Amino acid sequence: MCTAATYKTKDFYFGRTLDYEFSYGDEITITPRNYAFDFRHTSTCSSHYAIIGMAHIAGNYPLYYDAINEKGLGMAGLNFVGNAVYAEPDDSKENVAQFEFIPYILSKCASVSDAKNLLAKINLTGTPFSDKLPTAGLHWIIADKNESITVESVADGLHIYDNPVGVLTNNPPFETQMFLLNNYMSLSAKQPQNTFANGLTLNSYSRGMGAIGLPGDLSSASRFARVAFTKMNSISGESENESVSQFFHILGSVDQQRGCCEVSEGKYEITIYTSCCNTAKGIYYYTTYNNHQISAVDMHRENLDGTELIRYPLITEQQINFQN
Ligand SMILES: C[C@H](CCC(=O)NCCS(=O)(=O)O)[C@H]1CC[C@H]2[C@@H]3[C@H](O)C[C@@H]4C[C@H](O)CC[C@]4(C)[C@H]3C[C@H](O)[C@]12C
Repeated sequence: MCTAATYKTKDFYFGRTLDYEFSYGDEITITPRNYAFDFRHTSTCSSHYAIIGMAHIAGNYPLYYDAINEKGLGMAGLNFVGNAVYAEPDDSKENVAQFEFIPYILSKCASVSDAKNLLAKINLTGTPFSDKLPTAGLHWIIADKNESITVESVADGLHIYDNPVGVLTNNPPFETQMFLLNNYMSLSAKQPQNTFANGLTLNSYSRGMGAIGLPGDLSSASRFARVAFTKMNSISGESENESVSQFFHILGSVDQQRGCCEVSEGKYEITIYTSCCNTAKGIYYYTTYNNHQISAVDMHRENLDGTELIRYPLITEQQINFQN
């Protein structure tokens, strides 16, 4: 399971949890403006917006899971297994392979509005990256400081949905996730009023009772409702530290602890990493399962006019700050 979320204070923040039972070998990867993207079906793109995000690098190609570009646009891919269906190449459209969808959008679009225009021309294909890295069944969230959308490629074609909550998890499809939020419309961050029945006295005996009924399990639909409630009720200061801290608290509401979600005998899904990008400043903050100290890579501290990928391995060892 995975969860992506957006959050706005003075700046706009975009990030995700990557939940899985193993890691592909992930690195914070900066693609500078002059790295040549050799797109599989279209022409090579050798000058584009710079990108920073989490990727598995295969043969010098950045296979991004989530990223932002220097214009403040963010995009993340989350599992959509069983529902994702990709098209065959179609000569009348711009064919984009599923594994290059994030770099394709982020290299060319400065906003969600640009992305919507480009998506109208795109045919998303199931072309695999290689035999070893076959096609992944995903759906995507694309967001900037003004709006978010969800992109799903299913049996009847490519669907683009406005995403008014700015969150995404996994199955079921996005429209169903949004519909299921109706079940939680009576939840509140405030203490509840007694509307149970006339003539029966009921009292609030604990703080937090306004959200009784918010699901606590790790299913995708439950994480969708929980993170939507947390994000939409979130309050924080506007400073960078307060915003980043609050963002990690939002995604912390759907953190997956080893042992609670068994995917096969003795194998457990965990939150491998959690990311938070300041889309205005081009900073990629992250924590990992064993390192809750926030680490960061700032794209603007690099030469963004270069041609080679810039790679930072994840810091996975925790430094405990002993005070005595
Ligand atoms: C496994 C990841 C998704 C995690 C997730 O959504 N978990 C939920 C599990 S479940 O639904 O609840 O079962 C996805 C997100 C991005 C994916 C990667 C990116 O799409 C980039 C390439 C794409 C290649 O086709 C396959 C390897 C790969 C390197 C992908 C491996 C894997 O499918 C990743 C890492």
